[in-house]
Amino acid sequence: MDQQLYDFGMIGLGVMGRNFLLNVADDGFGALGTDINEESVSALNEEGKDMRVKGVATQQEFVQLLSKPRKIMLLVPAGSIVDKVIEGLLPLLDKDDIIIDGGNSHYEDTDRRYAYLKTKNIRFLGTGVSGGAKGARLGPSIMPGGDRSAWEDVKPILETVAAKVNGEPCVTYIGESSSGHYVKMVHNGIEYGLMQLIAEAYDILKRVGGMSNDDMSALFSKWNDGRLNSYLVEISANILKYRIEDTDEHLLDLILDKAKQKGTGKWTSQSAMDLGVPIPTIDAAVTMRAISAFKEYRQDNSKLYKDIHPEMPELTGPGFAESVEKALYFGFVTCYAQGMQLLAEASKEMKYDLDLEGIARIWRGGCIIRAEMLEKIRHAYGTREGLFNMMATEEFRHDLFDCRESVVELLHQANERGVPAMCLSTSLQYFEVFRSERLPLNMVQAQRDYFGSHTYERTDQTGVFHTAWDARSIHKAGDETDRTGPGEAATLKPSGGAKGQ
Ligand SMILES: NC(=O)C1=CN([C@@H]2O[C@H](COP(=O)(O)OP(=O)(O)OC[C@H]3O[C@@H](n4cnc5c(N)ncnc54)[C@H](OP(=O)(O)O)[C@@H]3O)[C@@H](O)[C@H]2O)C=CC1
Ligand SMILES: O=C(CO)[C@H](O)[C@H](O)COP(=O)(O)O
Repeated sequence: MDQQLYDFGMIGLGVMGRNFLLNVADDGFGALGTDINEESVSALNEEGKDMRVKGVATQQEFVQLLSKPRKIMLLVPAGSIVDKVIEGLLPLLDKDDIIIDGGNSHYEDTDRRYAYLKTKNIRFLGTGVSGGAKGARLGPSIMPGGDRSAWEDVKPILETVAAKVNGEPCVTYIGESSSGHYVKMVHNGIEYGLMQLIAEAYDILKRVGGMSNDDMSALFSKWNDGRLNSYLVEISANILKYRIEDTDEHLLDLILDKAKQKGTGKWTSQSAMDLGVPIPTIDAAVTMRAISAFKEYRQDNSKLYKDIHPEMPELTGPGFAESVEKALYFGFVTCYAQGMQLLAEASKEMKYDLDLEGIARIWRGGCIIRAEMLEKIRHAYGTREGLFNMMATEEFRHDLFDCRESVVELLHQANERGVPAMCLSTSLQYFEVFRSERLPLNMVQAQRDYFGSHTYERTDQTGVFHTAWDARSIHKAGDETDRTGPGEAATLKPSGGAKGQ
């Protein structure tokens, strides 16, 4: 093999890169890797000694050993390292070679790199890869965006290595420029939401229901056989029953409750805010990671307020567990609904022209948010052009209706006992506000007009209005006269002085 050229190259042989490359080699492609870390190169050579895989120490050797057009994936830490690796490669590459950034790069960086590499005649694919170490090794979900001709060239390899669901590969061309990384970012935003919802279900089962880890594990496994079937529920069942070797102690109980984050969830919230798309369950999950960091403050406050809640009986029995299942399902649906709506809006704003049905399809396998309900999501988007939000579709309407009562009751019980459930509460509120014909935002509009002449619209008349709200209360000392007169006299079509809404 050393005399032959290799089909696919990987820079970055850490958790993801090494496993992805071994996966490529498993499928019979010649796979070549390099890394700044010599140990990672040696580890690849050791692990892949019986396969068509090789690790080399320098980028020069790496580039020389790849067949043209070269197909080079980067799985290095996101940020400036990606730029550094690209700059190092550029003098060694030929026209039309392909760079695939498979890391969690920010989509704006990807836009910049895509445009820059075009000027260098290098084809670029900003590509989301999901599935963790195991997914990378056995079949991830892959979200490539950018140069379409590059996609056509790498398609045979990516389709082969990707996860399969009913024979369909979990990879598709996502669209132009940064679309692949945008979709991966939203995938991770949904991931944050689902993880936090599961964490809250666990906390409710434990602290409201008094359940043991082993019983919860069995319950999660049971749920995983039903409509909650998903990778995250499955691994949570395994986590709950995991014991420290040679002891009866659950590792989970010893893990510090401060969650770290690398940024993709926060970026999802930031982008959603910019686009004006509400994704409060995802926002709440990001917020919960931030709150979790304030451990000492939480500890102090827990002592200060320890007497707020009276001792309450534990809730037990099949009805309780069933309620938690319903609540979790409700939360999952609202979380996916938010992510999908964000993608729909981003598709219009950023001109990505996303195929939402296709995205739901490639998320059904390989990735961290894979779940049975993605089949229904796929159907919802596949059968309705321009779907605004999937919550009102036949696929989900009856389930949400059926689960809502359980969420309300469960949150009531959790609140009574001081067990916080930020994401679940937010999911309920998201559902409630979107089924409210009337919201109290008339008051907000009135306040804005009151203090800033921002104007408002009315339900009984067309046009834009401004009112001199407090003109009647402007009195000189001793003067009791109402200065603007009654009623309509105070309401005016805005003139030049009123600001836009
Ligand atoms: N881990 C996961 O579950 C997932 C990660 N991702 C994303 O994939 C990317 C890689 O993640 P992951 O594999 O976990 O990270 P790791 O840190 O495990 O691996 C990155 C590798 O790149 C090497 N590296 C760093 N700088 C260079 C360089 N200049 N040239 C060559 N190699 C370099 C690192 O070496 P050294 O160790 O010496 O620094 C390391 O071996 C990230 O963007 C991450 O966000 C995406 C999906 C899932
Ligand atoms: O992309 C991933 C999974 O899809 C990575 O595991 C990512 O690191 C998860 O994000 P965070 O570290 O912020 O929890």
